[in-house]
Amino acid sequence: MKIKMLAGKTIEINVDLVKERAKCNFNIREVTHILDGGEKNTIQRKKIEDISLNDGQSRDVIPEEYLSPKERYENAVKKSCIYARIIKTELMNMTGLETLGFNSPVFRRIADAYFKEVTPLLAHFGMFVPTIMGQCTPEQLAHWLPRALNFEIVGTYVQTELGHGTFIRGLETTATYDPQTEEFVLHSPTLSSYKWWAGGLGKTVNYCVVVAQLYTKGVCHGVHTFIVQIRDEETHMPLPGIRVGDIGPKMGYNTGDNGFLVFNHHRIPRENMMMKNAQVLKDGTYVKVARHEKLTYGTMVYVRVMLVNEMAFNLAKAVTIAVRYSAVRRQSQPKPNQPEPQVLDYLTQQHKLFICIATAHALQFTSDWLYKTFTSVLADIRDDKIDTLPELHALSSCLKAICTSDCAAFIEICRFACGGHGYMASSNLSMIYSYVSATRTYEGDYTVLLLQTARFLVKAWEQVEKRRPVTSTISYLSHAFDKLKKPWDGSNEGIIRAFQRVAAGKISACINCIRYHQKSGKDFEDAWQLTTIQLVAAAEAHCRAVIYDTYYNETIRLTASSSPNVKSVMEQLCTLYLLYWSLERTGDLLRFTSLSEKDIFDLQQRYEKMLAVIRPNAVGLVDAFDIRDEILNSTLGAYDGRVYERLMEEALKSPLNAEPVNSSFHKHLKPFMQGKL
Ligand SMILES: CCCCC/C=C\C/C=C\C/C=C\C/C=C\C/C=C\CCCCC(=O)SCCNC(=O)CCNC(=O)[C@H](O)C(C)(C)COP(=O)(O)OP(=O)(O)OC[C@H]1O[C@@H](n2cnc3c(N)ncnc32)[C@H](O)[C@@H]1OP(=O)(O)O
Ligand SMILES: Cc1cc2nc3c(=O)[nH]c(=O)nc-3n(C[C@H](O)[C@H](O)[C@H](O)COP(=O)(O)OP(=O)(O)OC[C@H]3O[C@@H](n4cnc5c(N)ncnc54)[C@H](O)[C@@H]3O)c2cc1C
Repeated sequence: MKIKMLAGKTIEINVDLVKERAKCNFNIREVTHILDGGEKNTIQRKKIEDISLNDGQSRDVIPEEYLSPKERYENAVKKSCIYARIIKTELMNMTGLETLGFNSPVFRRIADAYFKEVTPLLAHFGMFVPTIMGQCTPEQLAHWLPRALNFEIVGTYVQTELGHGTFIRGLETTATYDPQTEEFVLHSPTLSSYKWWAGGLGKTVNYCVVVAQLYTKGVCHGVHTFIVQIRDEETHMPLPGIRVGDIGPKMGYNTGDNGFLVFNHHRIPRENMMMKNAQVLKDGTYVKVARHEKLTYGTMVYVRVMLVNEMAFNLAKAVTIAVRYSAVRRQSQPKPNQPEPQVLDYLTQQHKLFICIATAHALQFTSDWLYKTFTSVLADIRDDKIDTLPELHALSSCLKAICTSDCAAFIEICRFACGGHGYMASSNLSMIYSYVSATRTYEGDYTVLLLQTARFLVKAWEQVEKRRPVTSTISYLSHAFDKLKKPWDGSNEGIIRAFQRVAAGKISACINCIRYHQKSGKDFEDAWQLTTIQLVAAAEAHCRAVIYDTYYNETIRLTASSSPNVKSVMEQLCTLYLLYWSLERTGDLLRFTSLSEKDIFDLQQRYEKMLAVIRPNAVGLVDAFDIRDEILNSTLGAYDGRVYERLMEEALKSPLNAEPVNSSFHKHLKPFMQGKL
């Protein structure tokens, strides 16, 4: 152990980690600034982290694993109020800082110091407020937004029902306009129409955005959004006509009180229909305002965009834990009479972990780029231009699907990399995994969203066939008709072009398949269904090509004025990422490009050399994510590397250790062992 001063405190640091940090050849702070989107953001983030975490209010006295479900929820509500107060106060102090807002990555990060699972207010922050911002008229906004931002009301987003989640048009809850009273009557006509899943609905919120089928003058106009009060603002009792409760234990999100909601002819004022995109006049006349009917789905697009950033952060946490632990952990004896090596020195361990670091960078840069695209499309929509929306929908759908799926898979690999101790709850890897694993399903299931992107790609292909211009992310399709396979080029640019050919080749194969089925007499819908396995694969290939291109270009752009070693290490990670996926997808490359067996051999050699090049900087790279111990919440991943001490300290907190003999011994085990039971 070595003693080191950190933030004014003297701490003991594991000697292997001290050596690792001494080996690091680049400026860690510089990389942190790049990942944060600039030094100004890092300074601001650290300031808010200090304010919100230094007083220890985020800490639990008893680890929440030992609390009952009810106590865990109550503890989460208590901490949510402290957390929300910090956001309110800091937001007021932050005017002018355009990069930080209500849903800023900074507030997101500190939330993890407060909640091992989630805050019951997650959907208030992530969905209720964004829906108010996106779906209200200016008058409605003036009424609802200040109340929601001040937490005078707390809300959630209630869309999914027992019977339907994916197929929104199939939702059954009705909102029928009554012109006599100028009210909407909300009703749940069947068991399958019961609302199910909304976060915070079970016990926490008093308002919600409800998605329901709008009926007026006897005509159904499809799903619309309504602001519905469900609990009394004083007593918190459910209002008449409302049945509401918690849906019970889940694989994760257990402090999130996901709920059910049943309406029995519950009335709300006409003004509570969110009327930015469509209106119902007092006499019941339906007026469509928006030019694109899917603008009602705006909150989902927003959350899908945010989830990409969410994935980058969660993977950064998991790999920080796994790399630090792998530097501390020593195991086996590959050579006789030699000391046991750090497990990080095993090539296979590097193969598990360095791709996770690279992926966290790839997702961070892709997420920043996607967010910019999102804000630019929002600006277009404000100017009544809706032609950029389909591309944003296609991009956010496939990126949400692939990033959540990759991130869950890589977090599980981080757990594998930590052996048995990775399975301890105190490693925090199981909590991170159960949180991330749900993201592949919610906000649009993986397969469903990739099929949305595939629809866009098939249409784009038809445009390209007609030699019509297409948007930037699919401009590579224009080269799909070049007949000759170009010689394999293993440079970064060459690999990206090769994967664009893979995507184009897969889309082309889908088109051929759909047309083949149509020629055999199938209608388009059936031909589409028969092609869906290939369509999902084509959308995945397109998405990966977008990520490769974005990661590569953003790395060059963001390191243009960096110090040489920072530039090198960031480029090495990007190259590693491209080599890793080339080797993972050799089948695709053999099918659609001129890659040969010899090229695969070369790729493998280059990949393994790159692992060795990155090895000395591994701990520095995860330190550069700059995730405080309070946020990591891990016995294995803390900055000081006191892994075994922390494991033991945490074990001693088990209530089972409070007494030398548990009463069940005398009550059950002893009589059983003595044959008396
Ligand atoms: C942990 C502490 C946090 C602390 C908080 C601090 C800060 C917060 C920070 C960040 C928060 C933000 C996010 C991060 C995390 C969490 C968020 C919070 C909670 C999330 C919990 C989960 C919530 C939910 O799950 S809500 C429910 C979501 N449900 C879905 O997503 C349903 C999926 N289904 C669909 O989207 C659609 O039904 C569909 C499958 C796309 C099909 O729709 P349909 O109407 O049938 O359309 P059709 O197929 O006919 O297509 C017609 C046409 O429309 C196009 N289309 C479809 N959708 C869209 C769209 N959204 N936009 C534009 N266009 C769209 C479609 O492509 C077709 O086009 P075309 O005809 O082919 O041209
Ligand atoms: C932790 C968590 C939190 C949630 N929070 C909220 C919330 O706050 N508010 C809210 O409204 N909802 C919420 N949800 C619900 C969530 O949005 C839905 O569960 C999700 O959209 C998936 O829909 P589903 O459950 O209907 O799945 P289904 O659509 O029933 O999916 C089942 C299977 O069928 C497949 N499938 C479905 N349709 C097709 C198709 N057209 N083609 C091919 N395959 C298909 C899917 O790929 C999947 O494998 C939450 C869910 C979870 C798990």
